This record gives sequence, structure tokens and C-alpha cells, in this order.
Amino acid sequence: METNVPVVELRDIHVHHRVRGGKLFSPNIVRAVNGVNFSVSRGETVGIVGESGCGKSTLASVLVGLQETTSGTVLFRGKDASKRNAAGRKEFGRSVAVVFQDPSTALNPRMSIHDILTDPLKVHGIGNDASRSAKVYELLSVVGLPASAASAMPNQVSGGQRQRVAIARALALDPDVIVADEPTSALDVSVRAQVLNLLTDLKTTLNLGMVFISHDIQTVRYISDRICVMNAGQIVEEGTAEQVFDAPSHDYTRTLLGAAPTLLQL
Ligand SMILES: Nc1ncnc2c1ncn2[C@@H]1O[C@H](COP(=O)(O)OP(=O)(O)OP(=O)(O)O)[C@@H](O)[C@H]1O
Repeated sequence: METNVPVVELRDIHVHHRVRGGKLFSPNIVRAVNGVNFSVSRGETVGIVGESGCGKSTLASVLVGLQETTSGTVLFRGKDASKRNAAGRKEFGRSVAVVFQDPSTALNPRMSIHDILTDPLKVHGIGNDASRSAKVYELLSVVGLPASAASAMPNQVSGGQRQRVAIARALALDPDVIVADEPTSALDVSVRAQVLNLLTDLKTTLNLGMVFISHDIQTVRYISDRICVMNAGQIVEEGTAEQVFDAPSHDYTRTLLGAAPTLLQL
């Protein structure tokens, strides 16, 4: 793979929803994403920060190919994803994985952790029973869970451990990029830092691209190489943590920074 081509690139993406009673091009259209340019490459963590409702989750869904766009282009490894054939779309699905906010709802409560982790491999026709089981133990080790977790059901482990399972599942297909949508918001404060550290370590050891989405600007600062500030469906500011924190160029960023508790207060 060419190293300098982003894994995913979005060009002028719009996602508009018609809401109840609305007509096309009427004021009753919600512009969830409204002209976003964005890219993520291997080896970098890009933070997306903004208030509830600004379009972060919609953007995340576009990045993982789960959300149809109203207009704009999604490029996967430099080529228009919509023009790829079935194998290319499958490759997109393998290459960009997602970790959702709440592992309690993201993991099937009726499947053992072993089966949750082998499921993506089965869906993609990878390996046999023996090699898939071996992969389960490798994944558990990578995310810091004991081998004995394989036989447990999701509700038999703690919230932090469930999120580790969700991260292991995201890693099952050896992705290039993980999109983590508020991955620590549903967790006890006491385990948030551990999950953040795990994501940071994985990004480094596996040279992953990471898109880290949060409403919490301090968490985004801690984890990100590059930060995109989102407001009302648009990226209004983009830069390194230093640029965004020390010299914010947009009023909205200044408002977000003013509203956020400092690390000393946390
Ligand atoms: N399917 C839909 N139909 C109508 N409106 C939608 C739909 N999905 C999202 N929206 C609206 O689009 C806007 C952006 O939503 P989105 O969930 O992407 O924001 P967010 O920043 O992730 O918010 P949160 O942090 O609360 O999840 C919101 O106004 C939301 O109500």
C-alpha cells in the first residue's frame, strides 16, 4: 500500500436528513454534516470534538461506510469508494473498524466473547475453527484480557472489560483505521484512562490510524495528533493540539475551551 495516501479521505461531504413534515430544500432539513473535508492515515490519531448534535456520529458513520451521503466523495485508499466493486467495498469494511460508545449495547448479549470475536472472521470467510480460536486468544492478549474471558458472556465482565472486548472485535480483521465514537463516555471514570491508554498503545504498536470522537476537548487533546473542531455539521478549525489550544482561530473553539474544565480541575 502507498504510505502517503490516506486510508479514508472525505471531500465536501454533506449528509442531510429530511425531518417529519419537511420537504426537500425546505427549512425542515437537518444538515447533520454540511461540507466536510477530512482524512485519516495510518499512524495518526485525529480527534473530532464538538457539542452534542454537531454531526460527529454521522461523520463517523460516513467514515466506516455505514452512512449514505447526500453529496461529496468518500475515497478509500485514494479511490472513490462508491465506484469500487463488491470486493473493494468488502476491503473497505475490513480496513476501517468502529468502536461505539456503549459496549453493553454494541456486543450481542447472547454470544460468548469467543463467538463475538470469531464472528467478523466468519463473516469475511477468514480461517478455520482452529485458526479463528487462536486469533481470539491473541486478540484478548492484545487488549489486556485473560484467556479465561473467552468463555464469558458480555454481562459477566465489567464495563471496562466489555469495551476491551469491543476493541478486540474491531481489531479482528487487522484494520488500518479504528473509528472510536465516544469510546469512554459510557464507562466509569476510574477505567476511562485505562481504555484511552489502551487505544493510544494500540495505535503505536500496530501503526493504526485512529479517529477519536468526543465532546470532551481535554480527552481529545490528550490522545490526538491532530484535532478537528466541529460545529453545526462543519469542521470549523483544524490543527495540532498546540495550535488549537494555544492559538484557537475560531470563536466556537474559544467557547469550547472556555467551557471545558482544565486538567487541574479534573
Ligand atoms: N436519521 C436522522 N434523521 C434526522 N435527523 C438526524 C438523523 N441522524 C442524525 N440527525 C440529526 O443530525 C444532527 C447530528 O447528529 P449526530 O448524532 O451526528 O451528532 P453528534 O455530534 O454525534 O451528537 P451526539 O454526541 O449527541 O451523538 C442532530 O441534529 C441529529 O438530531
